Amino acid sequence: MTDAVVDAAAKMQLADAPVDPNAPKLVLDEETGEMVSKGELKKRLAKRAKKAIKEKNKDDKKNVAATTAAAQDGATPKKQTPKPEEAPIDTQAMFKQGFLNDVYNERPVKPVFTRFPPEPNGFLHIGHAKAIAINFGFAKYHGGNCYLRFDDTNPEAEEEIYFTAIEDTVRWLGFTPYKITYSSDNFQKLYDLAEKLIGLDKAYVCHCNDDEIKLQRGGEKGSSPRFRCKHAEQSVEENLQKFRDMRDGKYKPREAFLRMKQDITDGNPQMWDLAAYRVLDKPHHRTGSQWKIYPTYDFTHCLCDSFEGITHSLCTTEFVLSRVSYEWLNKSLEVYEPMQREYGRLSLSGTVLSKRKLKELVDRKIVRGWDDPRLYTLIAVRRRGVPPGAILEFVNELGVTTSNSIIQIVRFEQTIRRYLERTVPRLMLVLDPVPVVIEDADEFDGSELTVPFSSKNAAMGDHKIKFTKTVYIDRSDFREVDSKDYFRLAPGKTVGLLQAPFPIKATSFTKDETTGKVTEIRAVFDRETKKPKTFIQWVGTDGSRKCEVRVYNQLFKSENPAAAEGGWLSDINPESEVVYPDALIESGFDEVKRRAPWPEAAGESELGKGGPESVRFQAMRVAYFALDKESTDDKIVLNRIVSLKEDKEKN
Ligand SMILES: Nc1ncnc2c1ncn2[C@@H]1O[C@H](COP(=O)(O)OP(=O)(O)OP(=O)(O)O)[C@@H](O)[C@H]1O
Ligand SMILES: NC(=O)CC[C@H](N)C(=O)O
Repeated sequence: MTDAVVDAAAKMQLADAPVDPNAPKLVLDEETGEMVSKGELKKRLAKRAKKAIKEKNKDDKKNVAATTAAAQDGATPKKQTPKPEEAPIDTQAMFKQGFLNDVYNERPVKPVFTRFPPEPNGFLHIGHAKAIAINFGFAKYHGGNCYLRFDDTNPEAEEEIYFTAIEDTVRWLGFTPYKITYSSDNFQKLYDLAEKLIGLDKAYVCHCNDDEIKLQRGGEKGSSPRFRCKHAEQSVEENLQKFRDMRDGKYKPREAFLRMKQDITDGNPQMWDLAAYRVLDKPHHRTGSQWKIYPTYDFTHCLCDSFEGITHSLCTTEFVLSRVSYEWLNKSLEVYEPMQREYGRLSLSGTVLSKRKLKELVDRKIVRGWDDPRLYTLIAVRRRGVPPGAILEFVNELGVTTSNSIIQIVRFEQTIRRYLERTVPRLMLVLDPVPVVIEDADEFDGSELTVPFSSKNAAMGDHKIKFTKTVYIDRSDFREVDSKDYFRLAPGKTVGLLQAPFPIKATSFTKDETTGKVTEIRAVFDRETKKPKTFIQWVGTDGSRKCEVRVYNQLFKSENPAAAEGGWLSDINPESEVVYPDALIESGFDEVKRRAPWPEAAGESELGKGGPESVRFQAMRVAYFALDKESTDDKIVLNRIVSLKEDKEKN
């Protein structure tokens, strides 16, 4: 055979199948981040298991006393964290059993109507994802519908951008509002009902100030007897006149307000003659300067629920006491009565969610904006590349009860990781590239390799990449001085290159004497070693592209930034964003981008409709990544969604 024929044969073989049919099926050693054969991994795991048992026996002895004490205190033992390989959970489980099933059974009607009622005064955060999943999911599960209702009764805090962002987020999570409504659409109807309430002698216009009201409600510690002020004695006519005067701008803010005549003797403070209307001389973004009075949450919410025929009004447990006034008002006005029930809030530890704190981080430029991938607003979580389906799975996994839950970020990340593991393609990426010249690779230079996008899911298909005589590997995969317990590349040592024709053995390297950094490695194919202990990823010189990679770690050092010495701002992790400006991604990236969204599910299903963040992939041995919105045709910017494994940063 001539050289040219050898060449062609070699190339064909490469394009058609993995080069070495005997090549071991590779799996990730999560402990070291190395790709190794199944056999090698088995050996390693057995060794580690032995070690772990030894350690555990030691620990058990130490911990026995402590555990017994904790059990006596009623503490729940630490739950085992689910393994990434576990089967996906039933995404409707939370509606089939437990709290939400009970809620439905209390009022087993059809069709179900629910609502998600955010105040448009900020961006939604991860906690709201639970509210969205519950309200939209509950209606959907029972074949009903959910409204997106903007609870816009406070013109002081509301802004246009929030309306758009909130609606976008709901749709991104995969839900379609039955209708988009605004509490403010009902201002006239609400006003008329307020007059009706006055007519029923169940509301009065009060002129008391804050101190007087406090006293009426039992004083400083609630220890003095509660009583009603003299305004409660006014006649219906007088109240009606005064209320109309409020409406007509005859009172300044705080000079008068409408109070519901509930039950001041009741043990529940939500029955102590709550405010129904206040004077506020502020234009409203929808009703302009039409109104000088605005209804309160307590007056508005239950009535809007009633107008919309909400069957199950689901909210968080801080509204438990409000349920009584909610029911009282609808009953008093003899309107349709929805049923309010309350579930526990979801919070994340190790971060901040309050609008004030987020604003401070943005204003001080500690983060890149409200959607900085290190934050837990839903626009940030989205930009980071977390798929909507993973968020819904997370909410489902936690389940819904009446208890508030504070969840660690690592727990959220576990769900994301598991979700991505089964749904996104794999590519090779090198964060900090060093060239390796394979001296005897001329015959394979420029040859095509066919590489599957996933070793687990054949349906993802495959793509072609070019093998080249010079390849880039990660700086961390080479050591100048070899040692016995090191299994990657070093002078005289052999390592496998994922999908490549043969393993390579380093022969020499050069260094930049000023920086001390390795600038080039020379190597040769090791055609003898059929099964190298370890495989590493690489990127060829043909078709690969430079990219900026942003690796995100937790924004705060501690689990409770609020308690940090020196205040929450001194708890910022200086390593929360690590940028690799010269990373290289293999050519398969173009196809991954073209075929996005990955996965084709949950809100991003229409091809091409997902934003850049829907271009998701696993960079083998590195982490999961998504394309950042700052990417352009000329510059790829990638965000790390999550690491491949909890905690352990790759060396
Ligand atoms: N952390 C949370 N977990 C679950 N549901 C939440 C959470 N925060 C808000 N919700 C629910 O989302 C819906 C809309 O919330 P809205 O924006 O009006 O709430 P909020 O309590 O003002 O939120 P914030 O936490 O921004 O102050 C409400 O029904 C509310 O009960
Ligand atoms: N009942 C509810 O769900 C409360 C919604 C309301 N927008 C709030 O202040 O949180």
